[in-house]
Amino acid sequence: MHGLFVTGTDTGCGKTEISLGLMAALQATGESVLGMKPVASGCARGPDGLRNDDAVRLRAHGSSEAPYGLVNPYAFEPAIAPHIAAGQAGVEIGLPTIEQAYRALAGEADQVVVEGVGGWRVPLGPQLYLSDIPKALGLPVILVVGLRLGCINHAVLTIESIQSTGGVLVGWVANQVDPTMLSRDANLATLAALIDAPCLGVLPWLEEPNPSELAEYLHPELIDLQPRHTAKLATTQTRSELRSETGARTPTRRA
Ligand SMILES: Nc1ncnc2c1ncn2[C@@H]1O[C@H](COP(=O)(O)OP(=O)(O)OP(=O)(O)O)[C@@H](O)[C@H]1O
Ligand SMILES: C[C@H](N)[C@H](N)CCCCCC(=O)O
Ligand SMILES: [Mg+2]
Repeated sequence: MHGLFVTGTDTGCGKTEISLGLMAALQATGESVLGMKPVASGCARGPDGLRNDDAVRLRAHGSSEAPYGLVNPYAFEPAIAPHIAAGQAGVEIGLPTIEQAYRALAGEADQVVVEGVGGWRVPLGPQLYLSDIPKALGLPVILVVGLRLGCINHAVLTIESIQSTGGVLVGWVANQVDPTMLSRDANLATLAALIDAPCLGVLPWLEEPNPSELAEYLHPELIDLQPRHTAKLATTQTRSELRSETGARTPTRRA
């Protein structure tokens, strides 16, 4: 395994925090790790050009200092959907540039943790989606589920889309972005029953999340790259286990 692609159920679900946590967890095993944010919207203009907070943090926590332009080859100022920001800037986002930057980073570290932008099917241009990046880079996918009301639907839709677009889901992380979420454990049980990939960690709401604390909750060693974990949603059998665990009822099929 030379890298991971971190996607999420939505923007703001915790992809950056979990990416930083995974980087720290991998570094703790002795591996050298670099972070990457291929496309970022929401950047500040400084003396060296546009800088995105996620990319700056991923770069700062890398095992060595990578050039900013490799960590974040596409940076756009407004915090809006990236294909709109690219259109406004007159830029066409292209996979070759991203692949070149990724290969350069991969040559400098054992692992590259690549954070997406928004969710799995964010458009990047007229013919390009975020979901094309992990495929082009040959990277397995980690799904961050931002624990809040509505996340079950978002997780199932995202996994169905990962499957149908040829992505390889090798693990998921539950991240409590809503500290007041009710029935958190029942939600977790539902997610665990529906997602046929290992849960790499359950992150509580943390007052001030930092990479080394996040790493304590994460278990990248559970990632299973065997083909049997290919982002399948739960089978009928696991769905019935789910019903018995949570008391949930599924609608009876009408003839
Ligand atoms: N477990 C947590 N405990 C407390 N705060 C969290 C936790 N996870 C994420 N946050 C906070 O929630 C906000 C969104 O998280 P984050 O920036 O990682 O999301 P994201 O998915 O990377 O968003 P984007 O789509 O903008 O890249 C941040 O302020 C972050 O610090
Ligand atoms: C600016 C924000 N923090 C993200 N970087 C961009 C999220 C794009 C979401 C696009 C969409 O799905 O509508
Ligand atoms: Mg982020």
